[in-house]
Amino acid sequence: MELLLTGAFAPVDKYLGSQDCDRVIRDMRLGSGAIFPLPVTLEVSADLASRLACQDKLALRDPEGFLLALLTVEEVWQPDFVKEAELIWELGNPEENPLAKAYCQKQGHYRVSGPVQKVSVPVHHDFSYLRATPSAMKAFINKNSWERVISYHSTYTLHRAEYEQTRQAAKEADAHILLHPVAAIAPVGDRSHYSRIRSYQKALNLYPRDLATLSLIPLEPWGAGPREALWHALVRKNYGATHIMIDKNHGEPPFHLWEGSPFYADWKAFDLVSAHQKELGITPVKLPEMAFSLSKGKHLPVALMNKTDVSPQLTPKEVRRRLETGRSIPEWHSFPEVLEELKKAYPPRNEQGFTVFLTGLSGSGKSTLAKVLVSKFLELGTRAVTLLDGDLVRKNLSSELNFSKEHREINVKRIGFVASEITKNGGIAICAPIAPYEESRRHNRDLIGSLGGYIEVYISTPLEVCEQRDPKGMYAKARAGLVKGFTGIDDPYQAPENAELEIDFTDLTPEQGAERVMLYLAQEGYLG
Ligand SMILES: Nc1ncnc2c1ncn2[C@@H]1O[C@H](COP(=O)(O)OS(=O)(=O)O)[C@@H](OP(=O)(O)O)[C@H]1O
Ligand SMILES: Nc1ncnc2c1ncn2[C@@H]1O[C@H](COP(=O)(O)OP(=O)(O)O)[C@@H](O)[C@H]1O
Repeated sequence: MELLLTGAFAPVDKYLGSQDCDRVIRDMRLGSGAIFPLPVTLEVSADLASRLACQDKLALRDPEGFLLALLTVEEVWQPDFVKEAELIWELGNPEENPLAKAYCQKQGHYRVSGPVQKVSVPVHHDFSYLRATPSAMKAFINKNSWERVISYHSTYTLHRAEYEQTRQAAKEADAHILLHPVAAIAPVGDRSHYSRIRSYQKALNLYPRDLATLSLIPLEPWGAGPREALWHALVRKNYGATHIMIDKNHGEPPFHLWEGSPFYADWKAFDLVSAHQKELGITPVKLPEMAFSLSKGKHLPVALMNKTDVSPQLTPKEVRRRLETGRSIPEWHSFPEVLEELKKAYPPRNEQGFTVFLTGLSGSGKSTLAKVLVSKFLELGTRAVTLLDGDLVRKNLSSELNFSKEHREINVKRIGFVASEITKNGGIAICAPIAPYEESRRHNRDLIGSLGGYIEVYISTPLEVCEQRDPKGMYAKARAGLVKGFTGIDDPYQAPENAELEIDFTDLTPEQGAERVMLYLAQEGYLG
């Protein structure tokens, strides 16, 4: 909607109706015949669709309820998303492509078309000063008397190879550069988004003075290859660019969604844009494939290099892995200024937060071990430490919950949520619930593991030992039938199968157990 309201999708100025949509999807043209490769649509639920009539006004709001625009309903219809996906992505089975798959999952939804009356353009709180609208960008270009402007579309970070590529392409076009990376709606608190944009700001300073400018574009990826490249070109023309850099596999799904081989032939995207460049009013320029030449000590077009001389490229995932594990990144790959920013989002393990998640039967020794660990971590003094003990949580966070499976799962996921926030912010969370079910433990692992370290420790002290210790007499009560559904007695405990550590406290002191945890953390690099 933002792109629609600001004119980035011109000549489209409304949510498209069924006839326009069909033609866009089949021929990459609007009903008027103007070139336009991807549909601009608004999807609604079947329930809302059933309540809409022609000429109704539909309020379009942001998630907080702030009114952004009013849509005058012209048409409501149910499209066949799967059929559309086959045509858009040109794949026998669109489910292969993660973005096409997501599109197919809209099956059952309806579409509403019609003109949109702007009330207020959506506000971005992140880098708002870097988000020029098409008219603002055109005014900037005009003011600076830039005659030719080549835009650079990217969903990644700008490292040395990309820097060299953009310089080369700009030289070929004899143009100034508009670095126009994609910055759509980032999840709240997503540090990697902020780091990536700051790294672009740093990279901008590395270009010769007044050669380049930086602006962000809230364009979601489609992974639709050549068709998407055409769309990128058309949109960039609306921002005032005269040229656009097209890479060998332009429009492929981003790395974090797809790591398989490309869906479309090399340079097919360039050929399609090139075939329509007159009509589009923007010229494509091939982004030359460049790599670092080990013998020459600089980046060169791959086409001019001997294969053995080409240094291997690092994928975004590999860069992240190296940063997080404190491994070096070759100087030829990136700029220190750029890496410095990325490190803030992907700090090495000794600077990351982590969660030690203890799980085991009641009386297995979790709380005792947790307390020893708290002391050890505080003694190190490197991070803030939070203890989320079973008892404490039950009293302060989950007092309304009982011990049914459903409530235990809620309890354990709540602990996981709090631990994830602590981990995200660089602290240490020590959790010590029974956590008897694999499902909620896996949930916590996925949630926390994406934000920092997650170390699950299975306290496997056998039931007989726990029952013998029985400090609160709970096992005795459970055996006597006074407490129902007690874990290990008449309620299940699913032993973890992929815990990082297993500790049986039958013949081990709490200090020895803690030392095992500390050894593991040290070996994995969390303690520096
Ligand atoms: N039915 C039943 N089953 C298991 N445990 C019970 C039950 N009723 C009460 N208690 C006492 O509650 C403590 C365990 O709570 P948790 O929050 O860790 O359990 S869970 O993870 O939600 O399953 C645990 O206390 P600690 O042993 O001190 O941890 C139990 O003694
Ligand atoms: N390593 C150990 N050796 C002997 N007894 C222990 C050990 N760890 C804990 N205990 C005792 O076992 C009982 C249960 O320990 P606790 O840490 O409260 O278990 P949990 O938190 O898993 O319910 C307590 O009485 C505690 O003193």
